[in-house]
Amino acid sequence: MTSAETTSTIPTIDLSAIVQSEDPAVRKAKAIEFVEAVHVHGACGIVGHGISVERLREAFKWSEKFFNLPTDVKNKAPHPKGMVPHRGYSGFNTEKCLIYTEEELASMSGELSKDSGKALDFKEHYDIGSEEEKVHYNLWIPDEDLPGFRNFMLDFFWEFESLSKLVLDALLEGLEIDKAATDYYRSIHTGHQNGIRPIHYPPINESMIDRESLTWCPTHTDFTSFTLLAQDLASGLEIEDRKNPGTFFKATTDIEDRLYLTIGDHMDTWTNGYLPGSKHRVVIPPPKDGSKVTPKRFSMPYFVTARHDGVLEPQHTGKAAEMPEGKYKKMTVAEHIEFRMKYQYTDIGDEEASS
Ligand SMILES: O=C(O)CCC(=O)C(=O)O
Ligand SMILES: [Fe+2]
Repeated sequence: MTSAETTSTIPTIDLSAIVQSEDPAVRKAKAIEFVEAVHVHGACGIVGHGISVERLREAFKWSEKFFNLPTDVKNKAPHPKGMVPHRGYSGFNTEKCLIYTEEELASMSGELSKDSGKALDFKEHYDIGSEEEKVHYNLWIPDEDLPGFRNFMLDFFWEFESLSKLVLDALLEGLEIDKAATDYYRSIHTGHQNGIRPIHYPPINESMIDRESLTWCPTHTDFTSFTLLAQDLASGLEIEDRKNPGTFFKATTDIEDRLYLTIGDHMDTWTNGYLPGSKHRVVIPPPKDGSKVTPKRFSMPYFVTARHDGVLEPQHTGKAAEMPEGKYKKMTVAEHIEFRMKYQYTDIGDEEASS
């Protein structure tokens, strides 16, 4: 394992007690430790999660095979235009991960310059979800173009779904919010609204990079309950230090199977800010070893999202009671996603959001 960075100040939680232990007291103690860690920065590393290094490597091999296909093959499953859910292939220069409106951008901490709102992310990605979700229907390239890809990715999606359920249960247990509300929040996470997104950030000739405007992904929060992120050994992901806004921890790759959990807007709202939305970004690392080009990178976020009719009502029991009242508005998941999508994608026509 190689990595330019050696340490991370974001805590890493070992979830093996949650994955393996039958002892409720052991599980509860770990759930509380987990919630307290995530409370600080809205994010943490996780190990002991049950997804093996071999499996992660296999997933990145499939991802690389997919992105190595000719563009016209990848474009056989294009991400639909308009405000539809994320599915299919998005080529270079289609998405900008910006946050909300210009006004909100201006108030953001971080590296965003006035112009970076106009920059598009230099990456390509492919969004996949549950085959049973009728609104978020999957868009596949023909199987003969990459035999085995579809089956692998679907199995991998459900493997991550099982992990996401364990993570959600642990967070809910540690939050100690009242039972009716907890049961409701759990019930709106069916798994079918989740999505996995293999991403490829290509190498770029350093001389072509205008570091003011070209990004791999500027500072943003995810519009999810939370995201579990797998990455290859190339660095770039950075997570905001909430104690020093505007400064970032490197999400290091020195532990190959460490995933990063980042809290998204929905859980931020529902916990009344106790589990705060994580601001994160992906910076383009400098070329290594005298090379003129930056290293390529692959990552794979697994986005955990609730049903679109789910109501995000800020809670005031358990840990959420420790937070001040009045910061968050009650809204449905669909309302929030619609709001975010308006600013996320280029080429949005007049189509209505379909969720
Ligand atoms: O590629 C990464 O490491 C992060 C990507 C990300 O934050 C996102 O897609 O929301
Ligand atoms: Fe993100």
